[in-house]
Amino acid sequence: MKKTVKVVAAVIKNDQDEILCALRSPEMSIPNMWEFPGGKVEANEDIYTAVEREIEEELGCKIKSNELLNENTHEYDTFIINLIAIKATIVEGIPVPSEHSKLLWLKRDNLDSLKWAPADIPAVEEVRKEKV
Ligand SMILES: Nc1nc2c([nH]c(=O)n2[C@H]2C[C@H](O)[C@@H](COP(=O)(O)OP(=O)(O)OP(=O)(O)O)O2)c(=O)[nH]1
Repeated sequence: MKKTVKVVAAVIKNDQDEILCALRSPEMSIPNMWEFPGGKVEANEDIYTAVEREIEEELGCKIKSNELLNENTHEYDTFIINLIAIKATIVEGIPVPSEHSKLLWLKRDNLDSLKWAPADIPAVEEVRKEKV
């Protein structure tokens, strides 16, 4: 039976109304695909704490997680992901990639120009539909 992993991802918006996109490196699982940065939720951790922790670990900045944007379950070849996308803003520091190959701030209308991890497609659609 495939394992189900619970993953939180931050949809971070800046003052120019751009969204932070992160390119998974060739060494990561689901390589060379774009995602909203984040990671696995630990046992007994709430999703908002998890996403703030993951961003600090991966990008070295502090975010404030706001409301839930989208939740999607997607079946990959080797596991099932429960991807929880949470809206956030940066409250301290600048995001610097440590594991990702690249970070990119994109206008929401340009989001579909990237090759997204398949599990992220519903969240990307949700962001594109949003006006504010
Ligand atoms: N972070 C993140 N992972 C995603 C997204 N979409 C998607 O399919 N994934 C997949 C890729 C990975 O297989 C898994 C998350 O694992 P990860 O490697 O980023 O998380 P982690 O840092 O907690 O994992 P680990 O290396 O400590 O095991 O979910 C997304 O938007 N953000």
